[in-house]
Amino acid sequence: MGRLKEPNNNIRDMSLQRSPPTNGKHGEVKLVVLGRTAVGKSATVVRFLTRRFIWEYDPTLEFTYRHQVTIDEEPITMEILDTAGQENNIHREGHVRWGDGFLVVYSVNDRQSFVDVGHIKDYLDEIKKHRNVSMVIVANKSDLEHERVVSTEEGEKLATDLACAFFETSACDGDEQIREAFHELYREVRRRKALEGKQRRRSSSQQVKQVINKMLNKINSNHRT
Ligand SMILES: Nc1nc2c(ncn2[C@@H]2O[C@H](COP(=O)(O)OP(=O)(O)OP(=O)(O)O)[C@@H](O)[C@H]2O)c(=O)[nH]1
Repeated sequence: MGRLKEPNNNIRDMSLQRSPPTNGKHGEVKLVVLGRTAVGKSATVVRFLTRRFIWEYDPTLEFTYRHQVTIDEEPITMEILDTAGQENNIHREGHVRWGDGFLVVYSVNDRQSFVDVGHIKDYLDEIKKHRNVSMVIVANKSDLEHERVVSTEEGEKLATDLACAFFETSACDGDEQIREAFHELYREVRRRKALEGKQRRRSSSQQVKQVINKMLNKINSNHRT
């Protein structure tokens, strides 16, 4: 996230912890917030963490926050990387490799930011080698109805095409949809990891069966000779 400019630099009062990214443990999830510059990534993260809206940010910096939260009665530690949205930053390989899930933000008054969502998804697929990328789409600045150039229906259709959840939000007006977007992203990561765990167990039990079959075949052929 952009660092809060003076005199609004009160973020420490809200018991947030900025921290270097870690490698992730059980009960921890690493989420990355991506999107074109000025779509409201920092405002969205700050709204989620503090339930407050703060107008001014330094747009060039990035931060990781650690946040304790209970989702579906499960205590979770979220690490949230708020990226800076300059052109080349949405294509930062390190961010993508680090993250378990991606909250991709566009702004309803910026069509190019909407177009970028598809490019970001392609990039995530490329880096994650098409292994079910966990992603949600957030259409921000819904309070700016008079400036809207991307309809809700277009956003919903894109989310259907990309097989991910869709939330229309205003970091300025409220936190319910933003909270739901982060929670749903966590659930999506949890579902994907459970699925991958099952596939791994299935393939390792298949390998054991193959080894046993080979041994039995060898024993049988030794008996015959
Ligand atoms: N009206 C309105 N303004 C918003 C909303 N969210 C963010 N903004 C404003 O949009 C501008 C950009 O917000 P940021 O949160 O800094 O955007 P960002 O995506 O983090 O920007 P970069 O760090 O440059 O990538 C700021 O002036 C915010 O006050 C919103 O929901 N509604």
